[in-house]
Amino acid sequence: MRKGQIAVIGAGKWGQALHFALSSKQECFISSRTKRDIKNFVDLDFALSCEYLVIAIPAQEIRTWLKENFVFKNQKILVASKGIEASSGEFLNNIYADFVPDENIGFISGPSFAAEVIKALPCALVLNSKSKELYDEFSKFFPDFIKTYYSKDIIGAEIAGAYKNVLAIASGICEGLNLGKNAQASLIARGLVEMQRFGKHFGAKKATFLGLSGAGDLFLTANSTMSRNYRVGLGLAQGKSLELILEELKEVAEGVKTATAIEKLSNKYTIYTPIAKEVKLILDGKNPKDSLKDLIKN
Ligand SMILES: NC(=O)C1=CN([C@@H]2O[C@H](COP(=O)(O)OP(=O)(O)OC[C@H]3O[C@@H](n4cnc5c(N)ncnc54)[C@H](OP(=O)(O)O)[C@@H]3O)[C@@H](O)[C@H]2O)C=CC1
Ligand SMILES: O=C(CO)COP(=O)(O)O
Repeated sequence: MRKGQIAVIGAGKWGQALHFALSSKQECFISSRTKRDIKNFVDLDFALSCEYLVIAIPAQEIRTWLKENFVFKNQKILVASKGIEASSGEFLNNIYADFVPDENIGFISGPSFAAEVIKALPCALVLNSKSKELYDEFSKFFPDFIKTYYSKDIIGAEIAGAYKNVLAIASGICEGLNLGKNAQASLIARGLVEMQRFGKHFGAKKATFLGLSGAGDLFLTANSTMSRNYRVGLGLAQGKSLELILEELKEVAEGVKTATAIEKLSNKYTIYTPIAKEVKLILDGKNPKDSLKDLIKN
């Protein structure tokens, strides 16, 4: 074990931004599936032997990645992904629970476009963990331009971070159809209520949805073309196929798969999730204008 050392795993947009941020106060390593010419890039074995790990790979890949690569050696982990596994409807904290004990894991949430973090622009993040000690240890690594908050509401943060991606797709559709700012604000506000209702079913706290992890990240993502999920919505409204949109995007848009997970879970537990359901139908080919009519009618 490399005591006191920290590594980011996954050198996509968010992994690289976190690596930049976490290199501000100490040496930080980074590893990824594809080798890159980045300072302190190390192989996976080296990264996995660090005491502190920040894992930034897409939600849908995590179960397989853990099974194939991860051996628990008392590492402390921060999960940076935002999504729900589509194949099972399983939350990431449950998937990780098979590999890492509660006191060794935390989840990052809050409004944080990688493109701004990598320019050292200020932001505030929540580190969600059952363990305050884990929060204290990780928060020391964060640079002065990032303010960190502590929360124990892991499920709330996880649902908020995943759900807002689906709502960002809806908001992009709204913009793409030129429905106006009234419609967009209504959609975002009802979306916030919807994700809170969904979260409540799984024991999430209302306050989480009103703070950085919920409203904060939703307002950011559902209002900006910097969001990949928002751009997926724009593309759908322009009549592009999902395949073409994702091909052009070249990065992950977690809302696409998370829409399937939310549909699965809301059907299973009879939770009223009208916006997420319409997003899922549009992703499957429904005309967005028909979705609008159905949302207003029902
Ligand atoms: N970008 C952002 O602003 C933010 C993103 N997030 C979340 O962080 C997560 C990652 O996003 P982001 O970095 O932007 O996405 P990117 O699409 O930029 O990068 C994803 C990276 O994940 C790695 N990866 C993909 N599949 C696998 C796999 N099967 N095994 C191992 N590694 C894999 C790839 O590494 P390689 O290239 O080496 O193959 C890839 O670079 C997502 O859940 C996203 O929602 C959260 C907050 C902000
Ligand atoms: O989660 C994010 C910012 O907080 C990034 O959103 P996108 O994945 O839609 O770009």
